[in-house]
Amino acid sequence: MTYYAIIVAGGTGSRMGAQIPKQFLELKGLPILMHSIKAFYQWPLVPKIILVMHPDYHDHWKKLCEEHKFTTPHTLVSGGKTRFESVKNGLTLVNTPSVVAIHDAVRPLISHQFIVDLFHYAQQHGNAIPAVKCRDSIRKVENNASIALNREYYYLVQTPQCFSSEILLKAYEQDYKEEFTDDASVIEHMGVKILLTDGDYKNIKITYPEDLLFAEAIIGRL
Ligand SMILES: Nc1ccn([C@@H]2O[C@H](COP(=O)(O)OP(=O)(O)OP(=O)(O)O)[C@@H](O)[C@H]2O)c(=O)n1
Ligand SMILES: C[C@](O)(CO)[C@H](O)COP(=O)(O)O
Repeated sequence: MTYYAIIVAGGTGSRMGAQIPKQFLELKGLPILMHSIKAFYQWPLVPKIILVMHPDYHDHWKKLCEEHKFTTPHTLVSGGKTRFESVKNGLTLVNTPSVVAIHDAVRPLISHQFIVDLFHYAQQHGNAIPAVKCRDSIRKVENNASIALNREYYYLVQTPQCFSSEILLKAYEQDYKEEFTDDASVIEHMGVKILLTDGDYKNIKITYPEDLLFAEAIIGRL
């Protein structure tokens, strides 16, 4: 079986508010993005890595690779205006049959074993979507009022999300919709049942400056 990892790094990091997109910020001496790629490119399951990035940053990335002697094999593809478009661009390099993981470049705190388990689950069942149970109380706010919801029903969804290539390639032929906030929502729109698997609370997405502080604390203990 062929395995692919599409690492999406085409965003601008507007909520982080840094000088450069957050995927290039350093975490424990390495750009965040390199941690994510390194977690994928390991034995026993070595996927082909497709890195999606805005063309304006390709030269910057190449320089960073030289600076950090980063030699992990990967193919660079241009990012799009939305995450959906970036994933779609990455999918142009995917041959079928295969199993494809799609991962946010800015979730660097994953282990290779976590990735392997997701690939194997998707290979057997068609998709594998990691999610963690909501730990806080949760309220819905509407018309200036809030009501308590039963948190037993709510999960927070992570990446990498893994799929058999046939389903994924077909799903990404659909027109973009705003509610496509992840890849699971894209295949679900086609009527495919989403299979949730165990996520990892440490697998945070670096979105705001404080997330970088949490990541530094966690990576120091991994
Ligand atoms: N056009 C886009 C937008 C997002 N992403 C990627 O999708 C992942 C999750 O997106 P998010 O955390 O929202 O990143 P940004 O879009 O960069 O952040 P912001 O919304 O704050 O601008 C990131 O790895 C980001 O680089 C992408 O590849 N192409
Ligand atoms: C794909 C994702 O990380 C799953 O939790 C998330 O939906 C990305 O969201 P964002 O709006 O791009 O921050």
